Amino acid sequence: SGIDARGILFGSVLAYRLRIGFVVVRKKGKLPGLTESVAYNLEYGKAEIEMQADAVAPGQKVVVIDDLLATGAGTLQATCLLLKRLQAEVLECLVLIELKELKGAEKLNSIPLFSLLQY
Ligand SMILES: O=P(O)(O)OC[C@H]1O[C@H](OP(=O)(O)OP(=O)(O)O)[C@H](O)[C@@H]1O
Ligand SMILES: Nc1ncnc2[nH]cnc12
Repeated sequence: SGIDARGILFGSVLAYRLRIGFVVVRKKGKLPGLTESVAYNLEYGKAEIEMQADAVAPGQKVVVIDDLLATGAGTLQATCLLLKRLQAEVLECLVLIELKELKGAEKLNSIPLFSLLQY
């Protein structure tokens, strides 16, 4: 699953290469039908992300991808909570860039994080 907005860009390419399914995690108010959402704090305010309730099947294994991990408290943690509510199994989080100083990886509650670049 890829996170709005830039996580969708990288996640869709990766899923296509791996020939696996892909679902989107979007900012609130952009998805039709029955949805589940989680509110979270950003560095610069509040936001809410949302998924369609039937996007993942119970027990389905999911890898979460985004462009950048900053606070982690944040976007990635809210996404993992959302996927858990939908009863998916979050295997790992991937980001292109990890801002080490903000210690975002520690907030993922033992979900492994892989980052291409640490800065
Ligand atoms: O680790 P965090 O503190 O949660 O911050 C990281 C998030 O912030 C940025 O997205 P933003 O919400 O600015 O939106 P965008 O992707 O639509 O630009 C970035 O793309 C991550 O998703
Ligand atoms: N600290 C940061 N630097 C760059 N992009 C960001 N997006 C969210 N937090 C950020």
